[in-house]
Amino acid sequence: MKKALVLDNVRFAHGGSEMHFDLAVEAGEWLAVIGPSGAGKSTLLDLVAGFAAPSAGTIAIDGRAMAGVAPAERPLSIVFQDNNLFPHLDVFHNVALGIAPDLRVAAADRRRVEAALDAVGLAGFGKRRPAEMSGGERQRVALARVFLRDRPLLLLDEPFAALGPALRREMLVILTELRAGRAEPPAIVMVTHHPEDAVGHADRTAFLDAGEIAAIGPTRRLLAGDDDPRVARYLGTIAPGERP
Ligand SMILES: Nc1ncnc2c1ncn2[C@@H]1O[C@H](COP(=O)(O)OP(=O)(O)OP(=O)(O)O)[C@@H](O)[C@H]1O
Repeated sequence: MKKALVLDNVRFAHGGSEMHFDLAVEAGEWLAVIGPSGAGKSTLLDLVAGFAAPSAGTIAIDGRAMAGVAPAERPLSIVFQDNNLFPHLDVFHNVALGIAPDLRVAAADRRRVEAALDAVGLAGFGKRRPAEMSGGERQRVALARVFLRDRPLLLLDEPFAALGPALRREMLVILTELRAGRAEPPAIVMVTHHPEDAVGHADRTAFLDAGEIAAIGPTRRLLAGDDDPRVARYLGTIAPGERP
């Protein structure tokens, strides 16, 4: 089976920080990425999305090498913490952009957009502008759009960070339901500052530290912190300076 994402010996330097990533994500797998501020989580996503180019190594998505492939041409979708929507377009057209970039929406596509809005609990919201919606509702619109696009890889960069715990859980459930409705669910790489978001959702979790993947494994095992004292320190189960 094709891997959704492979980073092979990828290197990148940001000012004084050297990054080095080796990673393989299976088709349909959900990977959470955690780690301290400045560890390189967003840089990892930038490299995969094509916003930054590695100085060495290769990145492949869905079996295709990505060197020289522009961000818009990569077979992936991204949801950020905010600014996912075009403020001048209504909700219907923000979602329709996922399948009709020129906003010419054929009747069959119209039904698909409406079904996607329904799937995220926003039936009837099509005529609203993003400014007339809550933060959680706006992120649901962003999810509806990426699921219409049907790409093999979905990058989530702290998409629910601005939401409270109950809303974050609700969004994770919506994401899980959207995946379950697809014959071939996309692989997900989800950067989060909330390790608890990974539990029950992410198959594996990667812990980034100082520009590399310091530990990776099944989510519950990784978050138990027993395998690596750096994970336990990050989670606060070992105090700084205390011996593991
Ligand atoms: N545009 C840039 N130019 C120079 N250095 C940068 C740039 N962006 C990030 N860095 C540096 O690269 C390192 C990794 O940053 P990155 O944003 O990837 O970390 P992060 O793990 O996503 O952090 P956070 O959790 O705070 O978002 C940091 O040391 C940061 O200062």
